[in-house]
Amino acid sequence: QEPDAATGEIDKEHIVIVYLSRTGNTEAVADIIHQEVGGEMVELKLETPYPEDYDAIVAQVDRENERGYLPPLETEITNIEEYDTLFIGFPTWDMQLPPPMKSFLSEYDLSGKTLIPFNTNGGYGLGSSIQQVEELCPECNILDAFSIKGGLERDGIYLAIKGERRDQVHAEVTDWLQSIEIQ
Ligand SMILES: Cc1cc2nc3c(=O)[nH]c(=O)nc-3n(C[C@H](O)[C@H](O)[C@H](O)COP(=O)(O)O)c2cc1C
Repeated sequence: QEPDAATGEIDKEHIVIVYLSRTGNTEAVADIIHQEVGGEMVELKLETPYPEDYDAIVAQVDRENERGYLPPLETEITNIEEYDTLFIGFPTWDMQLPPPMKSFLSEYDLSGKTLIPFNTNGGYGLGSSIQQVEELCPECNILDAFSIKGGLERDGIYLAIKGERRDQVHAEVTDWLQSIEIQ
């Protein structure tokens, strides 16, 4: 969507924040964005949830990525045409975009819309996730991503974006929103 000519702002009524989160870190960032910009919040859920066991989910995601398998989503957005700005939030999994976010971007025609990626990871960054977003939506206007360290389930660190750390992340989100001219 073009910024409003008069105010230079993106129309906040047409924002949706679509996110995937297993241990709550990406959800915490989604909540912060929502506090700042409003819009609808939509959590991506699978028809068949991933296993709770960490080693089991790692093995499954690895297999899905190798085969290009797109797990069916339980989440449905019936009014996607009403949104022109989509924040898309995901953890880094297998140094990639998680399969459910690949499913989401494949399922909907988002051509011409503005996509704003945000991410949490275990300390190894975004990997190839942004390139994959670009490949899955070549006709999207993709803004600079926000990426920050969240938990590291492998080492037993689940929700890390809480308390003081959450305040710190909130300040970083605010700076980022200003840098991409959302606020
Ligand atoms: C299946 C799986 C694979 C992961 N792979 C990576 C990875 O490749 N690199 C990384 O930095 N963190 C990896 N992580 C850690 C998560 O990105 C990190 O804990 C993130 O903050 C989790 O977000 P969430 O709390 O919203 O689920 C992985 C976590 C899971 C469950």
